[in-house]
Amino acid sequence: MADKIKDAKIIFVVGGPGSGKGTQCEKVVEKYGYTHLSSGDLLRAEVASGSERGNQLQAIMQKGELVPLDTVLDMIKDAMIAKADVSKGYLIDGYPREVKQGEEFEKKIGAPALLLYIDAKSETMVQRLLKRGQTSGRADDNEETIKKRLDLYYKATEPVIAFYESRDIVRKIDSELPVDEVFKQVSQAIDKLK
Ligand SMILES: Nc1nc2c(ncn2[C@@H]2O[C@H](COP(=O)(O)OP(=O)(O)OP(=O)(O)O)[C@@H](O)[C@H]2O)c(=O)[nH]1
Ligand SMILES: O=c1ccn([C@@H]2O[C@H](COP(=O)(O)OP(=O)(O)O)[C@@H](O)[C@H]2O)c(=O)[nH]1
Ligand SMILES: [Mg+2]
Repeated sequence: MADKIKDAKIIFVVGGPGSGKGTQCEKVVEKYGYTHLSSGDLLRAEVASGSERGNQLQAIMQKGELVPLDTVLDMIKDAMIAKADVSKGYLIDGYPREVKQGEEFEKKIGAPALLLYIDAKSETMVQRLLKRGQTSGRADDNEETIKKRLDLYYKATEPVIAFYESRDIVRKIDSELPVDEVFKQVSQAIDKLK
């Protein structure tokens, strides 16, 4: 099954909570026609379905903790396979969250061609999330959970960037700038892929 997606270009989009991953991915979809898969969105869809598994996920996410690795990986893999015939490439948004997730992804699916590291200061991320929280309806966009998500990001996710830096596929994007300026950097990184 995974054969279908073996040759597709894979881009990991990694950055702290509220760094702007989703915002930039939307723009990449528009310009390049990539398939956007946000691990967080896939999990929220499962929660919204009201399934038993969704209820368990909801509890974990509300605490700002990580759901078990296999659960997320299976969801991403299924979503990739579903799009395999039409996809020009995949943006895997908000994944890997820890080095082990990256290793498992490569074993089961394939290697990324690029890692976009969406970088913003922690104060910036907190401000953006509090603002988004006024309208997002996301159970985790509150002060307490934001703090936990940030802590976990620095502890578990930042090492992912170092892990891939040794392969020279990391492109650091300054996400403090206005959205369109950020997207220029993202475009340059993707254009170099071809
Ligand atoms: N000023 C500014 N605001 C941005 C930028 N990118 C995103 N935002 C805002 O910041 C908030 C978070 O952006 P998202 O794209 O949802 O961030 P994310 O990294 O996907 O966050 P999570 O879904 O929590 O992982 C949104 O309300 C955006 O409007 C940017 O480049 N500049
Ligand atoms: O691979 C993943 C992706 C997301 N999450 C959970 O989903 C939440 C929201 O993730 P998302 O990427 O949407 O937002 P972020 O935390 O980056 O702001 C996280 O806090 C985690 O609880 C997870 O456990 N594993
Ligand atoms: Mg997002």
